[in-house]
Amino acid sequence: MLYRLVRYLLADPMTRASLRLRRRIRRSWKRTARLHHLTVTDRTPTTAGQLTAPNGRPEPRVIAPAIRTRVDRVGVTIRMRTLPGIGPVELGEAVSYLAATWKCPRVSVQVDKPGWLVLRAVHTDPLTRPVDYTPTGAAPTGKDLWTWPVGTDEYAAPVLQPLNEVPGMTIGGLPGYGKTSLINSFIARLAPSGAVQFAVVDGKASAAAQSDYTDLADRLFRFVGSDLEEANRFFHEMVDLHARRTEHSRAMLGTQNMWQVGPSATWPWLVLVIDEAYTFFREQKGSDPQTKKRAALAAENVRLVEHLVRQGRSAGILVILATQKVTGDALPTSIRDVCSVSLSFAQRTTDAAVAALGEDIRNWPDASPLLLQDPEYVGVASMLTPKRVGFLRVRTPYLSAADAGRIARETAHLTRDPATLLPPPPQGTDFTKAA
Ligand SMILES: Nc1ncnc2c1ncn2[C@@H]1O[C@H](COP(=O)(O)OP(=O)(O)OP(=O)(O)O)[C@@H](O)[C@H]1O
Repeated sequence: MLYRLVRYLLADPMTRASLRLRRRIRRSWKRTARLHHLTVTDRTPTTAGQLTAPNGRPEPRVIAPAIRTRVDRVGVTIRMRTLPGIGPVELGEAVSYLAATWKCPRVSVQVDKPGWLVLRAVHTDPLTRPVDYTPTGAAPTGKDLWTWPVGTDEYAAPVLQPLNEVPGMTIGGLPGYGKTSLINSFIARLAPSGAVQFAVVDGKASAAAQSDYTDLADRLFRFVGSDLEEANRFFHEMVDLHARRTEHSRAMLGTQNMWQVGPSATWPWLVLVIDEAYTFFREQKGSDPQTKKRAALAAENVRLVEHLVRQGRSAGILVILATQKVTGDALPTSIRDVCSVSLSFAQRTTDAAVAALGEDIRNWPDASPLLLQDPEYVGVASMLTPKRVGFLRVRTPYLSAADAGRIARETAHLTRDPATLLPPPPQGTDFTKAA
């Protein structure tokens, strides 16, 4: 008792709230479990029961799952033994009632090792609390380089997304909900590593100075604005670069797949960001020569970018496509469907949510981006993660323009055009015809 009292008095207000929540959970667990049908009835009499029962027939025993609890600043983690007929499905159905009983905004359930489940009860909603990101300027190395800390989930646990072997990623969401900020912080985290080079094609701005990426401009080996022809030339260059990398990879890396050896300063991971992607792919309607020319460029852009997403992974190319709507009219499905990581900030319609995250989002209404249409959820995205069943919502950290600028200035000397790191091509070669 004394230990608990001292611990409570020494704790900060957040941890105290967690300690109170734990007390509520533990004190009422047996009753709560019974009320929510999380108990089993054992009718087999024990020897002791037979000896002590007045007529030798003891009452059936009602058993609640054994629990162990651990407290942190945001809530309580409960490890629970499964019982016959009481597993993740039964707990999943009960979580909203448990949250109401324990008076906390959210309770989740996950499968731990066989025979154990983990419940997480939080007393504050971590999604509604903005988180700032201050890059340290230290270069991530090894696995850290390609393991992206996207943010924290609805239970304040870190969300890590491995990006090695990922060819493409889509980021959708209504304007002003955080797509560009997320990409900026993604670049700022990796910028101190010479093993990554970045290019941005921004459909919203005609020049870097007017773009949302202006603070990071010094760390981009190329910035291309909204001009369709200029973007088309750049996509040609990237397809050409991909072909040259494929040609030289065995000689330079000893393998056809860069991810077997990892990126390096001489063979950097190429991150190609295409923001407001629909600008470059949109179908153009009209029969005048100017429109026809634009239509041909847009169709070719689709073909070139699709080639990069389909084939660029082993050469070390990641394409990030950001657009407000990820529906087929804005982002061709031939490109969208080969992107293996998808995030969506707020969306206004179910069709847009399904286009951004796939049909399965209909089965997870709690995680739907439709529910993120609230200023409190600026910077919160829904995503599918490899380690969890279903979708989760992630609070992404916010990077200030000043920090982005500082990192870009400090790391500008690492910027290299990746084409210059390969042996020069023979005169007159045009690889893009093959694409
Ligand atoms: N993670 C975040 N946490 C808190 N606030 C954020 C976050 N991300 C963005 N914001 C706020 O939202 C504003 C708009 O963000 P951002 O420009 O990234 O949106 P967007 O989705 O790219 O919009 P658009 O489609 O118009 O480019 C930012 O200026 C910032 O004030």
